[in-house]
Amino acid sequence: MYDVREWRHAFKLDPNKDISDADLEKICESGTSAIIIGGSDGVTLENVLNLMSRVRRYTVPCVLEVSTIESITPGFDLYFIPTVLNTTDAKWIKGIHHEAVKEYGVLMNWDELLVEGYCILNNDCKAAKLTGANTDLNEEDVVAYAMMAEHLFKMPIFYLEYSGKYGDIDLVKAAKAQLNQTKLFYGGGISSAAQAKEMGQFADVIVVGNALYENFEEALKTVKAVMD
Ligand SMILES: CC(C)=CCC/C(C)=C/CC/C(C)=C/CC/C(C)=C/CC/C(C)=C/CC/C(C)=C/CC/C(C)=C/COP(=O)(O)OP(=O)(O)O
Ligand SMILES: O=P(O)(O)OC[C@@H](O)CO
Ligand SMILES: [Mg+2]
Repeated sequence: MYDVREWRHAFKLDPNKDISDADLEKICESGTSAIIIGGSDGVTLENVLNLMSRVRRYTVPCVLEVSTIESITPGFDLYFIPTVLNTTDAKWIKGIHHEAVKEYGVLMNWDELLVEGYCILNNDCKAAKLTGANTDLNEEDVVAYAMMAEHLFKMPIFYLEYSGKYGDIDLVKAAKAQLNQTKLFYGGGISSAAQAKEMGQFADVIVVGNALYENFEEALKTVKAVMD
């Protein structure tokens, strides 16, 4: 299933963390819509290639969420390109993107790239610190970013990112109410089926990352919780 508009769930695997072959098999055969490979630090070409080749033993769609130019490699089904809406540092909005397109532009199949408009809401997560995101946002702010993603920039994905922390369901609901074409991804702190179900009421796609490394069996249960 390579159409993100039909997804409900994704596991995000961090190339900078270890996962056993046995656990990887369970993840890839879990019924999740896709595996996203990405992280905010320690991502190298070597650890991305290693994880990609292991996930490639299975038929599940495999996506690279690009966080460094050095780790870009052919071989993925899709490439997600984050751009941070709630930072004023142009580097993370379009700066590194310019460098990457200078390097790869002529080789690129643009149909494989999907832009993710990130709205980062957990002030303590690595991505917030790295990008200088302003996480002090109220509902009106978040709704405006959702509208910008859909109407101004026509982004395929609006990503509410609470990485490492379970978020505010009211903000997720409010963002979803603004979106029609743009798909709402929610990620952050989901570690049980009940939380997956709650966020999955409003998010089109829930993303589960850290729980795989912290409470594997509970993390696996998040798939069935959102698949009808
Ligand atoms: C033929 C060929 C090689 C084709 C490839 C074509 C291609 C993909 C070209 C690239 C085009 C392009 C425009 C690339 C952009 C490059 C880039 C590096 C942009 C910057 C991205 C960005 C804003 C990064 C900031 C950090 C961020 C928002 C990362 C997103 C992922 C994330 C938040 C992960 C969570 O991290 P984690 O480590 O899990 O954190 P916790 O500790 O909180 O858990
Ligand atoms: O790791 P967690 O907290 O599950 O968050 C998932 C994802 O949104 C991280 O980019
Ligand atoms: Mg993580």
